[in-house]
Amino acid sequence: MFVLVLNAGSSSQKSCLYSLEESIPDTPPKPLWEAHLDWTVAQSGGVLTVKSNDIRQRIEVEKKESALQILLDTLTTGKTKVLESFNDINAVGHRVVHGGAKYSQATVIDDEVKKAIASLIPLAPSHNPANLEGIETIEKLLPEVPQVAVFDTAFHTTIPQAAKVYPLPYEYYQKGIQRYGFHGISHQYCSQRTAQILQQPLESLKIVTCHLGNGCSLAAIDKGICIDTTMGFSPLEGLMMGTRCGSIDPQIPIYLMQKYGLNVENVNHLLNQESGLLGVSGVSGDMRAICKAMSDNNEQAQLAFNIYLYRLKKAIGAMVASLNGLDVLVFTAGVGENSAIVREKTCGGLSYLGLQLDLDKNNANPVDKNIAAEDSMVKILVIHTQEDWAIAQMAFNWTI
Ligand SMILES: Nc1ncnc2c1ncn2[C@@H]1O[C@H](COP(=O)(O)OP(=O)(O)O)[C@@H](O)[C@H]1O
Ligand SMILES: CC(=O)OP(=O)(O)O
Ligand SMILES: [Mg+2]
Repeated sequence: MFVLVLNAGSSSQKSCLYSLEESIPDTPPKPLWEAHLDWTVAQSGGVLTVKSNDIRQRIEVEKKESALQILLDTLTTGKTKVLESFNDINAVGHRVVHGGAKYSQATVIDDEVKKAIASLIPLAPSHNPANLEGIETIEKLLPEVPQVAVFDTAFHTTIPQAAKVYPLPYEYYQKGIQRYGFHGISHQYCSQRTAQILQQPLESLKIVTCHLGNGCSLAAIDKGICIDTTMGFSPLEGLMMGTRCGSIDPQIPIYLMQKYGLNVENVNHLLNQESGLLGVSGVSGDMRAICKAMSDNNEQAQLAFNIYLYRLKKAIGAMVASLNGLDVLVFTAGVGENSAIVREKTCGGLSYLGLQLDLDKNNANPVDKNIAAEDSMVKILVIHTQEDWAIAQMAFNWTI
């Protein structure tokens, strides 16, 4: 059976096709086909990279409107073809970033679910519209095939009230203003994979997962249950990110409007797209470019890096306080998986926790490995997050 996964973000569309037998394998299988559409790498338009049949194809895409169809066509045509027809697909899973308070589990998509995703667009304006577009495109193409929404918020619905409710007048909590948390598919996958790699029961572990990609968040996971996370009502709270500021004094946006005449749209753009690593460095929101600029003695890039790490270290401390202890620290996503220097600096500032990195292991491009020193009291893992595989499993479960 074939399961298609669409993982739409603000500036990219990742997609995979898995071929599955009767039961789900213990470790993630290699997808049959993978496509990645990126709108940030080209001067104009987007770049689609497709991998299948041991080949890699690059296609320039001009218009966003036709992009998803071009991406899907590579499944059934050309050198990357792996299916005779779209009708061979048995189920489709979608990453949906914001599911609100209602969805604590993956669910089959119907009109009510689509309405809920649309109604949450103001809470995740860079993500939910793209998720909805993916769902509607597939609906036209494969009206009979079950589509499953897997929510980034679902894993966090166990967070206790003291961590969930903001200190605003209570009526706003009743109206839905609360901590939702995001990247839940990745945090959950990484916690389960941790138990697998260490061959220890998940129920015996206190874990902090650091999802450091374009968006960044931490989760505090006790016995497999999420008890706290750094993102909140929207994916803007918490850590400093590529272009998002993370937590700042809430008076600042008010002051920006009063003093500089910015309107709501301007402030929204400033905090979500012009801040973070990009805003401080003036160079880029991409950690690779920041590190390159630092090696060229760019002081603003160095400052951006220092703020990123300082805030990351403090936030890990807060998650450890929530957990009242720590057994495993996990690094994942683009920065967490690939940047040895970010891992080294983070761990260096946490030695009081009994956490000690093995520098050689850290520098050896670890994937799904423990990189802590032998005598470290806390394990340190690098895990390749496989959100797509987690989504595929949940979509598969709806077909049996
Ligand atoms: N070798 C690397 N060193 C440092 N950062 C990296 C490296 N490779 C990728 N990244 C970072 O990972 C980020 C993307 O992470 P990813 O998890 O793919 O993001 P998302 O899914 O949020 O789009 C990039 O912006 C880049 O900063
Ligand atoms: C929720 C979120 O921030 O997602 P991403 O990191 O993919 O932008
Ligand atoms: Mg991501």
